[in-house]
Amino acid sequence: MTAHSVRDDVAVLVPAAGMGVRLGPGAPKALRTLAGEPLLVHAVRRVAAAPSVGRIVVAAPPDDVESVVALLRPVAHVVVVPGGATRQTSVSLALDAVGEAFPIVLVHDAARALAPVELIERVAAAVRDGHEAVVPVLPVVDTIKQVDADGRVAGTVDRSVLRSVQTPQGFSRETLVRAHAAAVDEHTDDAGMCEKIGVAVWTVPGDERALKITRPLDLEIACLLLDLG
Ligand SMILES: Nc1ccn([C@@H]2O[C@H](COP(=O)(O)OP(=O)(O)OP(=O)(O)O)[C@@H](O)[C@H]2O)c(=O)n1
Ligand SMILES: C[C@](O)(CO)[C@H](O)COP(=O)(O)O
Repeated sequence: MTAHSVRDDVAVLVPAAGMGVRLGPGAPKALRTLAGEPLLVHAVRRVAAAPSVGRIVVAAPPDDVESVVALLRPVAHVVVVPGGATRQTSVSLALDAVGEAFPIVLVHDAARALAPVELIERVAAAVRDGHEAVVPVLPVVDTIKQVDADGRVAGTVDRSVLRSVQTPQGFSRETLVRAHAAAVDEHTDDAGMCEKIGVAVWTVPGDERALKITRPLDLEIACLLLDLG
């Protein structure tokens, strides 16, 4: 068994192979720029600055592996693998490249390019404390309605029990490997795959800066957040 200090017991997987359809036409989303730098560079720079992180694996758009390697060379030491057709496949392919040396694995969207170091460390610490699966969450601020197929409101959901879930999500490596091996359906996040195999998922406070850049307005908001420092 390998001994780890708190500085290097965490591997972070960064799925970055999505096309960014909701952002509109252009390059794959992780390669689109925010304040002159690709989203992926912003994301990896922050991950690499987290003291716990000893390995980073990026799942790149398959046609862009070489350019992603070149792009990230000055940013951090990173392993780059070709991603897959879905986020779940991209995460699985990145997970295959981690090996057994890291007991904690975080999965972090390139699209959450401004997730701060404190958030990465908070999630890692909760896994280190013994939680097998950890998600950062924020309260839901809007009233949520259930709506039927013809647009009629069917009810109002009790939002006090709801949370928005962010990344990075953290796992014991063994749990994440088991969840991916067992998956038969597509899941929108890795914690969902853990829930499916009966693993308890713990929550920690999320961070507004970890917003997922999904639609054009999100890029504008991210730009303002960068300006605020
Ligand atoms: N086949 C895929 C699809 C998504 N992702 C990654 O998963 C993260 C979260 O996905 P999302 O924000 O939904 O990105 P896209 O799939 O690119 O967005 P869209 O659905 O608008 O195309 C992103 O960092 C994205 O690059 C991935 O690695 N491989
Ligand atoms: C993993 C995730 O970021 C958690 O909020 C999210 O589910 C990914 O979203 P997608 O649009 O389904 O890829």
